[in-house]
Amino acid sequence: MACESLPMSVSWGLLAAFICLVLLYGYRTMSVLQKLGVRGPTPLPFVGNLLTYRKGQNVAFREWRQNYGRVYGMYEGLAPKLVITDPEIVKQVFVKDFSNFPMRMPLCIPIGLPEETLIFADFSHHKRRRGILSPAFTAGKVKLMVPLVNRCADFLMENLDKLFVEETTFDAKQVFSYLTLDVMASTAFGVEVNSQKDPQHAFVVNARKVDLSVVGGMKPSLIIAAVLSMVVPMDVLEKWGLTVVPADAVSFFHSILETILTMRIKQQPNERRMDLLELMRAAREEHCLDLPEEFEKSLSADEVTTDAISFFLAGYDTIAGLLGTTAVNLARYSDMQDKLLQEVATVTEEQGYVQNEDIQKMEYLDMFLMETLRMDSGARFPRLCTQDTEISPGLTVPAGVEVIIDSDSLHIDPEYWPEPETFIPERFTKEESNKREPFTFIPFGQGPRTCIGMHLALMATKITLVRILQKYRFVAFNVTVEVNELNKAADLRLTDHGLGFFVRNQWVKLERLDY
Ligand code: HEM
Repeated sequence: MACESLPMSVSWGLLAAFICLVLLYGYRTMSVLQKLGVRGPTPLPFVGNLLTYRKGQNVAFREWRQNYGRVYGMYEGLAPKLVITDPEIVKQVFVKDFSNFPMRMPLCIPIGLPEETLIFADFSHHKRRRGILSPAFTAGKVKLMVPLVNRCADFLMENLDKLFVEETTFDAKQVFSYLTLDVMASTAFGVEVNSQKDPQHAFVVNARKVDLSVVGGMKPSLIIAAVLSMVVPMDVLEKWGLTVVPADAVSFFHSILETILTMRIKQQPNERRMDLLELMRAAREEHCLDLPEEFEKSLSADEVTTDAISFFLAGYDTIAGLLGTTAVNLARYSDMQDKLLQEVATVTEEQGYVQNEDIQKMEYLDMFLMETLRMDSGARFPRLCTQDTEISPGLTVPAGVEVIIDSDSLHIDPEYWPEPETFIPERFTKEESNKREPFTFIPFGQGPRTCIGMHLALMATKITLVRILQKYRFVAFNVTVEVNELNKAADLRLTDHGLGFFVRNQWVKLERLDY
């Protein structure tokens, strides 16, 4: 009898030992922040503070900021995170100690692109890649793409006119997504598409396979991948096809870019279309970069392709989100919209093509967009600490811990932004901006990993808005009003589009201007 019960007691013993080890591991991991002496919300075992996200991430982070100050700790599952909303420390992480915080945290699901791609690259790959690519994204170079963006805006206006005449209900985020898909296809891939008119175009079909929602809410297959990633290695998930960018879409983009790049080499310089692809191609050939000797100074065709895909990934939903939120704000603040309409009418006398010089003259447009980015971009930028670093007197971040720069809380800190909840574009006059403490407004990040596409994004957003505001105005629309009660106006539905930035459930409609 005793002999029979022995294996059973051994099994129980082993189970108890295993549970103790797991608990010990959990306890040790979850004491990291305590040891640092930072305050923060009490974590639940193993889940950490993840459940608080159910309120919405912005709500959770804003509450924590209020309760625990500008530097505090929280846990995502077992992973300790140090949250920073202090501009001086932001500067240190982004710039001064960049080499100790050089990269974002790797995603827990495979992306489907090589690790050295700009967005995901580690310190050394990033330095080389960014050094080669940055010259293609300056304000001067981006200006060369104004005709391409105007062409995409032509398609948008045709679509809006049609929707307006038909008085159908449509989704504003989707309408702007069509536009940004066209802009990114045109600039990053050198392909002209009108995705709303031609949704079956091979480029559109493949672009839609890319799971951009990874930025906000994920599609079910990737949620499954995220759960499986706790036990299944990344390369196995990749083999199973559980990637953000599916393999067939990557090979499609590779093949079109190969064709286009081969064609461009045969063309005379003056015959070549001026787009990001061309600028990246030129960067491959120029070899005139200020990079250390040990770096290969040109991008291979493969690298150009994967970076083009990552630009698409980074640029597509963000521009559409900014346009959608701006449309809502224009509808909401009607008197400010009047002011902007006046500026548009004064600078561009006729409807149609908008020059780069036109948008440069529009100060109010810029101020309105900046205030929209301040109040609604709501992003957090993760950085992995790779070397123990003292970020403020007495506070050393250990290597391996993730630091989160919470720009949303920083953008509503009353010490830097009086009446933070009020929409006031005048905060961004030149005088006010010059007075502002550095690193308090960071919608595109800062330092070596700041958004490379900022100039392109702002140029495309401004041209699109001006093109729309030459002809229409946005009007707030009460959802309870029956759609068929609207005679003259088409209604634009801005849904909760699942994007981490700019999530709102709002409705706006378009009204045709009389003049
Ligand atoms: C309104 C539109 C956009 C917003 C608000 C935005 C915002 C951002 C932010 C906040 C970052 C992260 C900065 C950091 O981690 O410190 C970023 C990075 C990046 N963005 Fe954008 N972005 C926009 C449009 C674009 C466009 C159009 C492109 C491509 C052409 C682009 C390409 C990138 C890339 C490649 C990175 C990673 C840069 C690096 O690691 O060196 N973005 N963006």
